Amino acid sequence: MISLDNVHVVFGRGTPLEKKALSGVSLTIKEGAFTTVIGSNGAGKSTLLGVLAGDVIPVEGSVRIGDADVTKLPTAARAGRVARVFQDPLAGSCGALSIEENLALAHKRGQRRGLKLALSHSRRKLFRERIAELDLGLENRMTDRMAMLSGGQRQAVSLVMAMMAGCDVLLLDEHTAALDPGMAEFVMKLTEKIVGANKLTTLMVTHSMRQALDYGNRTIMLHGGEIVLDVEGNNRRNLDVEDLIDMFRRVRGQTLDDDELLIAE
Ligand SMILES: Nc1ncnc2c1ncn2[C@@H]1O[C@H](COP(=O)(O)OP(=O)(O)OP(=O)(O)O)[C@@H](O)[C@H]1O
Repeated sequence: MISLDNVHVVFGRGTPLEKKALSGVSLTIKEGAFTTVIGSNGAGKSTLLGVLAGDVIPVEGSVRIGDADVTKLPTAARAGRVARVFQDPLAGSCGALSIEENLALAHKRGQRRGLKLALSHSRRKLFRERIAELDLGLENRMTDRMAMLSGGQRQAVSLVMAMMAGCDVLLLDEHTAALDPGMAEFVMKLTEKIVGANKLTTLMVTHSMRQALDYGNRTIMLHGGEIVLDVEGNNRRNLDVEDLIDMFRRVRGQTLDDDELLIAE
């Protein structure tokens, strides 16, 4: 279970550029739930994921993952528990290292033993098997540098890497936004499979209203650093994209006409 209690995040505190990114967010997410997170530009979505990943520390409030209070725990101390995949396929892996070296690094994240040991024969075999499951033929390119892969291939490998460290919370920050529609769908299906098979508690930020409703079992909408909508179960199943946009208008009392970042499909 994840729980945030009255979380406030302020960037540039005490400076002329001070910005409140989260304003008293309280949220409880059941273990194994898949929550989609939507909201307009600057709403606080990435900040919310940052608070869970540990690279943003709240100025007030508490964050719990499972039994542990992780509010002030740095990112490295959450490795093995929390994994994150970013929008930029270049962000989550090292382009200069091979596929298997990236997997070895992910596998050893948060542990002390070196890369050499991680690339033993049995590890190589394990990595190859995991990559073969993607069905992209990458198991025959294990020594290719990550930089040689397409964006979609890198995101698929990033998901495998996220699992390598044995996480139970998966944070997806618009991880399909930079991909072509076909590859985005492939990565989403893969995401669903990995999340289901590993019973991961997942938060996925997306600008696609369609994706927000098609995947997962709960949707929250942020605006101005606050949760303005939280739907699940039948309430969510009965929604379509238009309802979601209408609901946003109603809750916030404003139009979305000029908000190009809220994409319907
Ligand atoms: N490191 C930072 N320093 C200063 N301000 C920041 C920082 N990170 C985020 N912000 C500000 O905090 C607010 C929330 O940002 P955040 O990135 O969480 O929004 P978002 O909902 O993910 O937006 P987008 O959809 O555009 O990615 C924004 O006003 C943003 O400019």
